[in-house]
Amino acid sequence: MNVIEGKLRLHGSENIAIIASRFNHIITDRLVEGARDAFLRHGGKEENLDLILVPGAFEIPFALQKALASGKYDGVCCVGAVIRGSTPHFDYVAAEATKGVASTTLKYGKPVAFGVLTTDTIEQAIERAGSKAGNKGFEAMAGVIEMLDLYRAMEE
Ligand SMILES: Nc1c(NC[C@H](O)[C@H](O)[C@H](O)CO)[nH]c(=O)[nH]c1=O
Ligand SMILES: CC(=O)[C@@H](O)COP(=O)(O)O
Repeated sequence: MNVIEGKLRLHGSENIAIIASRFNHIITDRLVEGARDAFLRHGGKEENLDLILVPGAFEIPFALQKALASGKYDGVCCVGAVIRGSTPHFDYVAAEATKGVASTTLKYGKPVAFGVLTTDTIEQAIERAGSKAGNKGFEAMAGVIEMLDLYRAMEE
């Protein structure tokens, strides 16, 4: 059996964007730092990494659409933090961010990661932004890197 899979490695010339929402920026700043760290640790170059900021997670798919349509990026890492409040707003924001990122990704066929936290509490978000449950921004960027390598392997 031939197993085709990507490895966690960059060639160094890849252009990657992080799209981050500013809402709950105390959390999303940490996710951006994690994503940047993953990019640099795996061989990416600082000058090839762009940070695109949007107001909230709802706007992430719109910026993603623009970024991919520009043809400038080999992959995109989306990060955000949607934290449940006391109304149903959470469900709408989280659902639109998820659906929008998934459908836009399918349209362009480039590696995109969904590092958007959807948590019930701020504590759960803190745990996933560089404390006891790791850093989901780092993990999301690792996903972009692996998928980039997988696509290369599938094209060989
Ligand atoms: N409550 C959260 C939001 N809400 C804002 C929306 O994302 C959006 O910016 C607004 O409705 C204007 O279109 N965004 C988050 O990222 N996280 C939240 O917890
Ligand atoms: C996820 C949200 O949109 C949330 O912050 C909104 O809070 P609320 O439902 O209390 O207005």
